[in-house]
Amino acid sequence: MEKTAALNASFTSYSLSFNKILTPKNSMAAVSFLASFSPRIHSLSSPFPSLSIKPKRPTNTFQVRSVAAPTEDVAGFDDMVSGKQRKYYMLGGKGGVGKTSCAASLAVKFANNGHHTLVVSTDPAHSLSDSFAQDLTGGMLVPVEGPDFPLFALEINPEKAREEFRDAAKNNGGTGVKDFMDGMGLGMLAEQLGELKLGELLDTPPPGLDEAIAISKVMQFLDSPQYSKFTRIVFDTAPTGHTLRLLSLPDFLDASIGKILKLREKIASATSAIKSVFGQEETRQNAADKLEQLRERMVKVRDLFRDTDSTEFVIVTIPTVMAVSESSRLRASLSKENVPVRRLIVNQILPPSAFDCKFCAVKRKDQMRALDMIRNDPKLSSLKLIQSPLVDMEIRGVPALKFMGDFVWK
Ligand SMILES: Nc1ncnc2c1ncn2[C@@H]1O[C@H](COP(=O)(O)OP(=O)(O)OP(=O)(O)O)[C@@H](O)[C@H]1O
Repeated sequence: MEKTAALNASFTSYSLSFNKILTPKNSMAAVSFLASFSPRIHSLSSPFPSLSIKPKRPTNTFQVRSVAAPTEDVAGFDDMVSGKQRKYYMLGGKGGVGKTSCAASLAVKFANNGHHTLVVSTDPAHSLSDSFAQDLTGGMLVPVEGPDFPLFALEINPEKAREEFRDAAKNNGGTGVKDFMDGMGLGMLAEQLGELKLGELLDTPPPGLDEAIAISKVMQFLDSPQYSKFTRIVFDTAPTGHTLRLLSLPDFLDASIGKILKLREKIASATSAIKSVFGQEETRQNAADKLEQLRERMVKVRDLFRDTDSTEFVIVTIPTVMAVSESSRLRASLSKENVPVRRLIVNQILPPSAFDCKFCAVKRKDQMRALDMIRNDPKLSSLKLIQSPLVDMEIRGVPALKFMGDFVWK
């Protein structure tokens, strides 16, 4: 606790303000920052001194083209925080770009602005615990220490959630029918019937199913009275590919269920011997019901992702050509699926520096190119651009997240 208080005190003594968006000569667009930090932050050690954030006095080699005033409400946080109705924010993007840090910092900021906030992760690697520097594991609500207002975290292990689901399906007739048919020498049909088993579907889940089951579990929780107090729910979602597959899952499950029902009809009319096997009708029906239930929950998750009144997907990226290209594809897919997207965070932008070393100069040029791409990409340029600098410390623990939240969520 003492350590947290000390960290809090030192972080609140920092001030950060962005200056203008800068443009190098002859470049279509470029973004840079002007950060004014107290000398205390400057003295934080960095393995790359030129990456350290310089104290006030801005110096840069770029021509200034004023795009954003320092006091501008860049992220539109006032809009995000207003209203007491429940809102969901899903943060997603390529692996390692800073999704968890951005999600956790948003959750801290919502909580400090008076919202009962829940931050959820469905990542088995437990990034939230690392980000908050607290043990938040266990699949239950855990209070986060530090913010002014109640902030809770929930880490769901998607594999474990699938296991639970699979066991339930098994108890409802998973392998029972197959064993029974094997015993009757109906191996061939047993194989076909194998396709009716939800348990087996879950043994080899399609990509995205784990994440979907985890999110649907969260949705179940959210319907319970214990969770009714939460007015802001922030999701730290899985990397891009999984998010996209998750959105197409209800269609996949529709197809699976269709296949199951068709097969059942086929077998039902096959032989009278099979009819006796259908003495197991009830258990098979339970397995199909379970699958149908799963499909319904997936549809609920899909609907939540599409609800423009309550939900927003925030894309997080970094200024590299690869990450921007992936973000553009993500934005296109989300649009196709009618998922509301309004904001794009470009994280880890090099802060301005009076003297760039060779490495930093090259890096900066690369970043400028990537930022140009964003401005020239019709899918991305229409989004609110939130610029977040690369800082010379690890964003870890509530004070650091508060610090990050104050410059990202303005
Ligand atoms: N602006 C920043 N400046 C400096 N370090 C940062 C910044 N943003 C994130 N980091 C650091 O980068 C690392 C990865 O961040 P984070 O875990 O938030 O990414 P992620 O996209 O959630 O990763 P994953 O996809 O693996 O879950 C962390 O060590 C974090 O502290």
